[in-house]
Amino acid sequence: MDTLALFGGGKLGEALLSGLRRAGAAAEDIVVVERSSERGAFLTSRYGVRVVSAAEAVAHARTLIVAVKPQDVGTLLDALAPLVSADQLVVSVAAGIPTKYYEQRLADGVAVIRVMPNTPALVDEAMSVISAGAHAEEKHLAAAEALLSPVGKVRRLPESQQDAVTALSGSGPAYFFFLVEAMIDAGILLGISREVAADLIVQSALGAATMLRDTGTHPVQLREAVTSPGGTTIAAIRELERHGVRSALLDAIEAARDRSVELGKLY
Ligand SMILES: NC(=O)C1=CN([C@@H]2O[C@H](COP(=O)(O)OP(=O)(O)OC[C@H]3O[C@@H](n4cnc5c(N)ncnc54)[C@H](O)[C@@H]3O)[C@@H](O)[C@H]2O)C=CC1
Ligand SMILES: O=C(O)[C@@H]1CCC=N1
Repeated sequence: MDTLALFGGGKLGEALLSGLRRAGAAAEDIVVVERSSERGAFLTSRYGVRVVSAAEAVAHARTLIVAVKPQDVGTLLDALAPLVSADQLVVSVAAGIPTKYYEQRLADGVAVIRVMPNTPALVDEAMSVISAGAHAEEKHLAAAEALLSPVGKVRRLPESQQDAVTALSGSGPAYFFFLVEAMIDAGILLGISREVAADLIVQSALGAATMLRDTGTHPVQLREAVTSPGGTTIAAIRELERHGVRSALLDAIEAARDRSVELGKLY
């Protein structure tokens, strides 16, 4: 494997790094550039990877993964711009930042792929969507797919859809965690211990997700199969509708999309 450089070893960077190592990438083939020395030391101790300077990383790696916060991409690019050449591939996971932002700052012809992965990469169940920038060719998309497929599913979509993707699957795990957290609280309200409530809800979430994926059945049909006439589920569904949960989700995901657009314009 060609050497790969990871810029930013935070939550998402670590999720990708852990997946690459599980998939068999050698520690010597990955270098990490991390602003926090404490964080860098942790990544070295857990994954065996070397933490190096940006200059050393660019000198050795063919693929550069940018996993710093959108707010930090500009400063990082100031450092990288004089170092990166057109035979290198830049893979950005930064929410909202368009490929053209990179293209305008890097040497002419550098291929950039924008990716929106998610943290289930930690358990090889990520959803990653990749989009090609102006100079990215089929071989670059294939390289990004090879990089991401060991940690989950990968789809190609036009970059114009990446802000919506960010709101749906990039942030998506957080909505499910929020829902599970609230359902566990409901268990507490009903007098069930936190440990038992968590077990019941997490297994139900896993079962529901597996049914959605493996049966290919529409969620409405799956919900109807749980909803017995005059039974318990419809009593709950009435409350969810009364409290506007569906429309709250529409508003929430639209707000996330808008924030992704905004992040792309701020920096
Ligand atoms: N957390 C998530 O679920 C997802 C995050 N993303 C994107 O991934 C990126 C990282 O997000 P998180 O991991 O959540 O943030 P984070 O704050 O946990 O990690 C960012 C890391 O980058 C380091 N850093 C900052 N500037 C640096 C520089 N110039 N050189 C080297 N390291 C530097 C920080 O020390 C930190 O460890 C963001 O752009 C975010 O939009 C994308 C998909 C999902
Ligand atoms: O909250 C965020 O901005 C990042 C991008 C998608 C998920 N987490």
